[in-house]
Amino acid sequence: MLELVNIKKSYDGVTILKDMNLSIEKGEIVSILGPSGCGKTTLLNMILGITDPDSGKLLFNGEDITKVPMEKRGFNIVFQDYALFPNLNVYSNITYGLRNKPDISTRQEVEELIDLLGLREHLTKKIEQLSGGQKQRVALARTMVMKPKILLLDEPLSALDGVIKESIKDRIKKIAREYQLTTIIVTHDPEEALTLSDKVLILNKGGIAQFGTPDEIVHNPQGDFIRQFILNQLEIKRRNIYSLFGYQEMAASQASIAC
Ligand SMILES: Nc1ncnc2c1ncn2[C@@H]1O[C@H](COP(=O)(O)OP(=O)(O)OP(=O)(O)O)[C@@H](O)[C@H]1O
Repeated sequence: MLELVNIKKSYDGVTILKDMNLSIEKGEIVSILGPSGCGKTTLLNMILGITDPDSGKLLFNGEDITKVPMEKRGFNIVFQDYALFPNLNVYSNITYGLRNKPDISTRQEVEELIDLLGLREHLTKKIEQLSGGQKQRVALARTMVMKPKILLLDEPLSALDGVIKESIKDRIKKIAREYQLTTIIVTHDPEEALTLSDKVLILNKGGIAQFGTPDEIVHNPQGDFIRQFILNQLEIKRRNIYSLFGYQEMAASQASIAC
């Protein structure tokens, strides 16, 4: 379990996170959602260990890791731009981290991940020959072979189109379930957060606006910010889709139920 206890962070006298308390269970997928500049990346970086809180504690399985440096925490991040090595092929990218730590994953475990992420047919390709979705899967595999204790994903789906997005979402869910891997995802997209995660953390004005399951957020939104920021965006999407397919009445009636 990962726990944040009274975490505070300011930059240049401006409070970014004012007093954050949060518990994330092992194996949970948690998305962090909120308006631009609300502190999502700051929080992710704090968990990763590259940003220090001003005060408060981070506990992992009961152990205080607040002062433990990033490389000793054993968490790992997949960045938005994938950060793959262009001069290496897919297989070498996936196994890169094992060069210095070959005992972390067995050959069989690497092979299983390659199949789970549907990368077998691409193993000898150069990175430049891959689509965005394929690069994302290579980045996930490369991180997963190192067996992170927590997987952090920074906007993992933002550069992908609809169909590929759904397939990567499924694979992220499969990995989290199969490996009981706690997965924390930063996103801007309420639909993505609510359809991908076990729980969604919504930040606003330095604090937690709501932390709950997608069902709780949709059916029991805590306050106007959640209604305006999250549900309204989804409602507009739903209305547009109903209108597009000619269900004008449904669009109008569903809209009035939700608002
Ligand atoms: N190293 C830093 N020094 C000073 N201010 C910073 C630093 N890092 C972040 N900030 C500020 O902290 C606030 C939160 O930034 P953060 O990147 O965490 O937000 P975010 O929610 O991830 O935003 P976005 O959705 O736009 O990526 C912003 O106002 C940002 O300008």
